[in-house]
Parts: sequence; C-alpha cells; structure tokens
Amino acid sequence: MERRNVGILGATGMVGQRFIQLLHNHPWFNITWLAASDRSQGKTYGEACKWKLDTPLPKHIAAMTMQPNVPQGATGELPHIIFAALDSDIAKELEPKFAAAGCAVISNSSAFRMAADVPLVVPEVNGDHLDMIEQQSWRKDSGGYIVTNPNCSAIGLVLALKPLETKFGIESIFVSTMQAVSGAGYPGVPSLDIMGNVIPFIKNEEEKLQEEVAKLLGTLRGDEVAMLDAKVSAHCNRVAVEDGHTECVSIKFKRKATREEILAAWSEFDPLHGQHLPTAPENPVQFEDAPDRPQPRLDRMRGAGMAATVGRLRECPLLDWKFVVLSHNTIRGAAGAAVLNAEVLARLGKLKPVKPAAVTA
Ligand SMILES: NC(=O)C1=CN([C@@H]2O[C@H](COP(=O)(O)OP(=O)(O)OC[C@H]3O[C@@H](n4cnc5c(N)ncnc54)[C@H](OP(=O)(O)O)[C@@H]3O)[C@@H](O)[C@H]2O)C=CC1
Ligand SMILES: N[C@@H](CC(=O)OP(=O)(O)O)C(=O)O
Repeated sequence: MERRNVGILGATGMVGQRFIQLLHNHPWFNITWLAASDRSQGKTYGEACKWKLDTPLPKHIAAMTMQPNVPQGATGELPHIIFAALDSDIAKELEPKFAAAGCAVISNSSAFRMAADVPLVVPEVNGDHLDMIEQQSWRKDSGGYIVTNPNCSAIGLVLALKPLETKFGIESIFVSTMQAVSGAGYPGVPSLDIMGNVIPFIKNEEEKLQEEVAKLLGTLRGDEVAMLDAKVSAHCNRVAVEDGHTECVSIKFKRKATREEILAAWSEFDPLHGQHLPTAPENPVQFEDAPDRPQPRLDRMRGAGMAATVGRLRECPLLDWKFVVLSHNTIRGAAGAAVLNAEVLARLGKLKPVKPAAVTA
C-alpha cells in the first residue's frame, strides 16, 4: 500500500494523543500536520500537549510545530487526510472547512454522525455505509468528505450486537454503561467528583447511544439508511476507571437463540478477515468464559485495544439473554476506530496517496 500524509486536528487532547500513538509507526500513514486550538498554534507539540499516555511521546512529533486550525495558512502542505478529535461544537464549524478544501475528514466527533449524507461507520458492522460519501456536496465540489465513527460506548455495543442481529434479529436492547474518566477528555471530570464515586449522568450520552445504534445496525437502501427497527434503552454512568467502558446488556431477539448459537455467532464474526488492515483485530468480539470477566484493567487491551470482550452470557428473566461487553474507549472507541475507517477507505481507493517524491522513510 502506498504511504499517505495525514494531519491531526485536536492533536493535543485525549483522543488526539491516541492518534499520535497509533499513527506514528503506522505502515500506511505519515503524520505531517498537527493542529489544535489557537492557544496551541505556533508552539511545538511537546510544549502544547500534556502527554498522558504510557508510551513515550515520539521525539520527532514533540518537535513538530502546531499549525493554524484552518485549511489555509499552514507552513507545510496541508495533507489530504485529516483525523479530527474536536469537541462537537468546534467540529461543527471546522470539519466542513476541511472537507470543502478537499480533505478526507475522518472524524470522532458527534457533530455530523446523524447527518443523512454522512456515514457513521464501524467497518466490521456497516462498512458498506461508506458509499454515502459520494452524496456529499464537498465530494462533488472538491473531492473532500466527512466520515464519522460512533460514540465510544456505541462501538463496543454494536460489535457485540451485529452478529446477533444478523443471526437472530433484535427486537429490543437494554444497556447500562460504566464509562471510564478518559471518556470525558482532559482534564475532564474533577477528581473530587469521581474518586470513590459513580456519577449517573453523562450529558447527551444516552440519546447518542440510542440513536447511533439504530443507524449503525441500519441498512443502506439507495442513498438512505433505514434505521434498525428495535427499541433501545440506555443508562449511562461515569465510574472511577481510567480507560475502558463496560456495558451490561439485556436483549430480546426476533427468533429464538440458544447459548451455543450466540457463542458461535460471536466466535465466527470476523468480517474483515483477509483484508490485511493494520489496525483490524483478528477476532473483533472475544468471549471470556471466567465468571468475573470482562474487566477494564484485564481486558481492555485485547486485540491491541481494538477488540470488544464479551462475557457473563446468561438468560435474562425480563428479555431473552444478557451479557457484559467491554471495549477500550480511546482506542476502539475513538482513535483506533477512525484509523480503521481510514484503512478501509485506503483499500477502497478513496484516499489519495502522496506523490513518491514526498514520501519520507
Ligand atoms: N475521550 C473519548 O473516549 C472519546 C472522545 N470522543 C470525542 O472526540 C472528541 C475529542 O475528545 P477528547 O480528545 O476526549 O477531548 P479533549 O478535551 O481531551 O481535547 C480537545 C482537543 O480539541 C482542541 N480544541 C479545543 N478548542 C479548540 C478550538 N477552538 N479549535 C480547535 N481545536 C480546539 C484542544 O486543543 P488545545 O490543547 O489547544 O486546547 C484539544 O486538542 C470529542 O468530540 C469527544 O466527544 C469520541 C470517542 C471517545
Ligand atoms: N461521551 C463519551 C465520550 C464520547 O465518545 O463522546 P462522543 O459521543 O461525543 O464522541 C464519554 O464520556 O465517555
């Protein structure tokens, strides 16, 4: 695969840092452009960012100069591919400017997830929805477009649900989340609010989880996504965990399912097999049989942080079956999800490679 230059918008935040961690040694992508707020512009990345990850900040990245957060005025050439990790209000303003300038904007933000012509994609679940970029006016005018990945809790949930929806059909879903503090960005939730505590409210989270699941498990018919016709009810809670969102799920199927059939549906689920995408995990849904798993500390790094772990499958006296799913919120739930979307777009020929002369080793 030819290499491609990429930029990161919102590079200093929790998700931006994960982008750097996942991309700096990526076999297909070179980081050539970084931007965040006006406060960061002109500083080196090392000065602008409070690096919070447990791998060292790469030296050549620390030395890069933070660019203006607009497509014009950059000191180097603006890359064609922009990974965006901005708050939704800011994304609403900035992402269209980059798409209009001809960039492929691979976004984490909720700003455009539910827009009728914007794909909301988890490649293992609904990669075919990427075709929707062809409807976007930016694509027609400049070649640019916006592709989004879902909310971090929605991603783990739909990975577990997709093989079950395919085999048994889903009638209703009840989900209660326990979401890590890194999900609130940095500095995020004050320590005195969260230490030894549970906060049973995350603004707009339940609404996002409910509507995004319906779009992700929906069917692309012509230009439109027909939403999944199932009832979804979500409770979202913030807990004192650093990374990894845990979700307790109860589910009612349209057709009867046995425990063995559910386990087989999860273990056989590997829709990206054979595509050789660097960030795709070998088994995106991994069942853990121990009665007290999955747990964030023990299971969030499965598949290099890209696999969802399911466990505690048992019959539900209210609906049909219940289980627990866990996924890494800033890797599978954010930066890793976006990188995987970009890898699929590269395979589809929807990302421009750099000219050979511009390739750096
Ligand atoms: N954390 C998570 O688990 C997940 C987060 N997301 C989404 O990803 C996005 C980023 O989240 P997260 O990294 O946690 O947030 P952070 O608060 O940690 O980071 C925000 C980033 O946005 C930049 N920024 C702030 N204001 C502006 C501005 N006016 N113009 C340009 N850049 C600006 C900040 O730069 P500066 O340092 O200069 O202030 C920083 O780089 C959000 O939409 C979030 O909902 C999605 C999935 C999971
Ligand atoms: N709100 C999530 C983070 C997230 O993914 O949000 P959004 O849907 O805005 O990307 C959390 O706090 O854990």
